[in-house]
Amino acid sequence: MTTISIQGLGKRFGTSVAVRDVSLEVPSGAFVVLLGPSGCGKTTTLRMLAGLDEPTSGVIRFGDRVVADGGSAYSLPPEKRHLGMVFQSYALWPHMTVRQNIEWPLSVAGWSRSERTARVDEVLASLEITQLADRSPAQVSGGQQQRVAIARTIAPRPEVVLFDEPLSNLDARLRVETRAELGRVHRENDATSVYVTHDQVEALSLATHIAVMKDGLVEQFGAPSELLERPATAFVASFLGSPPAVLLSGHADAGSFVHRGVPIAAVPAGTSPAQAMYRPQDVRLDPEGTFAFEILESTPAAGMHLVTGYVGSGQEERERVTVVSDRPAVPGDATRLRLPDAPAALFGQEGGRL
Ligand SMILES: Nc1ncnc2c1ncn2[C@@H]1O[C@H](COP(=O)(O)OP(=O)(O)OP(=O)(O)O)[C@@H](O)[C@H]1O
Repeated sequence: MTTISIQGLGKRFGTSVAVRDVSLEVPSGAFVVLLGPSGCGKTTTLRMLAGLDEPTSGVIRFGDRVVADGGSAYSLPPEKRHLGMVFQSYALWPHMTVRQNIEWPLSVAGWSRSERTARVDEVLASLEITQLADRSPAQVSGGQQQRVAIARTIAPRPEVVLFDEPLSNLDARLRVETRAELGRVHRENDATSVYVTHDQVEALSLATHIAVMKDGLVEQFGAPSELLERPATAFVASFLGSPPAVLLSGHADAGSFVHRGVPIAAVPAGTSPAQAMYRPQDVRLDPEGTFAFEILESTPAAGMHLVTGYVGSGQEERERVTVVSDRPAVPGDATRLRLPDAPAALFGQEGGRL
């Protein structure tokens, strides 16, 4: 176990900036998920942690050991970082059995035969693949191959484990199963873990901490519940949660925040909000409500209905939002939205919470 400290990390490829300025302090034993849309710099950040890419600026430390420093163009090679990686593709050795695949990194690290056997038995049992030990990778399923890859990664007890979308090649059922396994394996092994995904369900179910990234920057870093309850930016509010928060745009006028000509919130002194946030369960479908709402889709979920539609009507610029309703709605129908008295948050012109 070790802490990971990332300070002012940046990476340019020629003139294009993949990672702009990332700083994170990861506690020992944490499971950090880097979450964000395609192209936001997640994989590049992970590759710099792994030592597969060299930063152009900033410093990475594992514990008090500097493993990369963009300023002096220093980058410790991956094999000297005491880390393990799990990729999308399993990359098992086809000519070795499952047991031999898992044992291989232990042999390379100079473990004795008896230590190797004991540890391989332990991780086989931990990942519930003991019965596959003598098969070749070609004789086990995709989900099982990924378990073997995870077993092989954790066998040498790395201080840091890095995951790059490890579940994305699995079908829906296996994803859920393997996700649960990963959570359990992390709790048993306690390696400080960094996991890249754009799937918020994976992030919310596995993470002790989530870093939401956008355009090479971290928008917010914290516990999943903190991000859900108190998003720091409009982007985090729009990206996390199922459904995500309802965001309505508007402007300040005479002390009120005005949406479609209607004052809907008091504006804090000296601020200039651009968006108001409401929790999807606090916004009601109500024919007597304030704003026109055209229903696009109604999906049952856990005894409730997620109703998506456009706020606004006719020639107005419309905003798409999803609310939680206790009744289903009919796509194509027009109704109205009733907002609670006050929004859960207001965000400024740059997207920051006010
Ligand atoms: N080797 C490279 N050469 C040039 N540009 C690159 C290289 N690797 C990444 N980039 C660019 O850097 C940006 C960040 O890429 P990165 O792969 O880190 O994003 P990501 O968040 O992991 O995206 P995805 O979820 O699609 O994998 C993208 O615009 C990408 O095109």
